[in-house]
Amino acid sequence: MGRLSDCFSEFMFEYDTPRMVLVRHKKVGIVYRLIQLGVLAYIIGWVFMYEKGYQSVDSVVSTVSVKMKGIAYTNEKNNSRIWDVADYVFPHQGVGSFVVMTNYIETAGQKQGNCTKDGVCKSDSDCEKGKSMEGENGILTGKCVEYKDTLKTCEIFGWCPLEDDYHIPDPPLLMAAENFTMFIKNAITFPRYGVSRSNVVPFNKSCIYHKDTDPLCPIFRLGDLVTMAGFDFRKIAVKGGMIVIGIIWDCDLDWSASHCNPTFNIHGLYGVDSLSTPGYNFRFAKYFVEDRTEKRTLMKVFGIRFDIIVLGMAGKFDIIPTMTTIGSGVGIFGVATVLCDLLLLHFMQRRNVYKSLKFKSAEDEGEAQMITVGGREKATRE
Ligand SMILES: Nc1ncnc2c1ncn2[C@@H]1O[C@H](COP(=O)(O)OP(=O)(O)OP(=O)(O)O)[C@@H](O)[C@H]1O
Repeated sequence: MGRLSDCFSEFMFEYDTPRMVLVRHKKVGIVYRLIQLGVLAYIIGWVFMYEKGYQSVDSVVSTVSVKMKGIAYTNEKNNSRIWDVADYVFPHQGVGSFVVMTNYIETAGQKQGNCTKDGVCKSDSDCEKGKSMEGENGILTGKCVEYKDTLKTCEIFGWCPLEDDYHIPDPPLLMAAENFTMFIKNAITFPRYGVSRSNVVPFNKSCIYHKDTDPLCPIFRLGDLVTMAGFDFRKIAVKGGMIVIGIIWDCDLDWSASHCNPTFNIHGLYGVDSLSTPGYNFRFAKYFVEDRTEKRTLMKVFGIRFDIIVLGMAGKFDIIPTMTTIGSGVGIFGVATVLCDLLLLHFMQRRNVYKSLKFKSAEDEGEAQMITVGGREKATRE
C-alpha cells in the first residue's frame, strides 16, 4: 500500500523540463552547423524545389484515339492485293489498344467437311471418334484413311482444308508496314484545376514525330516506334510483338497551361528478342456463301499490338502543403541536436561533465527554484 502511494506521489508530484546547456566547443559547433546546413539544403533543394512540396497535385483524366494510314501490296500465290487501313488494323475504331498486321497465313475457301492432315495410323482403332486434336480445327471421325500414296492418317471433320501454320512467311508479307503512320490524338484534363489540353496543337500535316527535332508532332512512323521500343522491324514483323506507348503529362500549373505538353515513352514487351514466348498473333475468319454452302477464309494474323497508356500529374501552389512542408522541415532540424547530443554525451572526453550539466535531478521544490533563478549554465572547454 505504502509503495503504491509512493509511486502515485512520484507520478503526480514530479515534473521534468528540458535544460539548455551552451557548449563552446569548436568541433561540436562545426558538426552542428554542417548538419543544419545539410538539412536546410535538403529542405530547400529537394523538398521545395525538386519535389515541389509547396504544391497540391491532381492526376490526369484522359481519352485516346488512333488513326493509321499507309498502303501495302502483296502478291502471294499470284494473287495481287492492296492492303489499306481497313484491312490491317484490328479493331477498326481507333481505340488505345489495337493491332497492326505485319504478316499472315491465309487459308481460303474453308467449308465444313471431312479432310486429313499429316499423321500416321494403322487402323480405325488408332483414331478415337469425337476426339479433338490439339491445334487442329476439327474432331476425329474415327476412320483411318489413305492420304499420301500408301500412308494412312486419321480423318478429321471440321473446316476443310485445314490450316497449315507450320511455315510462317519470312520475309513478312506486309513489310511495307514499316512506313505506315500512326496519328495519336490524346485529350486530357486535370479536373481539380479545370485545365484541359490535347497533344494535337496546330501541326504540319507532313511532320513525323522525332524525340529531339519534332517532339510535338502527333504522327509516328511505325518503323520508328519499333526502333524506339528496341526491336528490329524486319524480325518483329514475322511473328509480331507488343509495344506500349506511354504518354506522360507532367505539368507545373504555376506556369501557363501552354507549357503543359506530353512526352512519349516507348517500351517493347513481347518481341523477338524478349521473353521466352515472343510474338503476337490471333485468328479471324471472313464468312461467305458460295453455291449455297457456307464457306470462310481463315486468317492467322501476326502483328504488332500497341497499347497506349496515359499517365500524368499536375501540381499547383497551395498554402496547406506549403505549411505542412515547412512544419516537417523545421522538425527535421531536430536531427542536428540529437546527433550532437550523441557526440557530446557518449564520445567526447569530458562527456561526464556534459552529462552532469545536461541532466540534473531536482529533489525538492527549493532546489528546483534555485535552478530557475540560476538560469542557463555554461560549459566552456578549457
Ligand atoms: N496516320 C496518319 N498519318 C498521317 N496523317 C494523318 C494520319 N491520320 C490522320 N492524319 C491527318 O491528320 C489530320 C487530322 O485527322 P482527322 O482524323 O482529325 O481528320 P480527317 O479529315 O477525318 O482525316 P482523314 O479523312 O484524312 O482520315 C488530317 O489531315 C489527316 O489526314
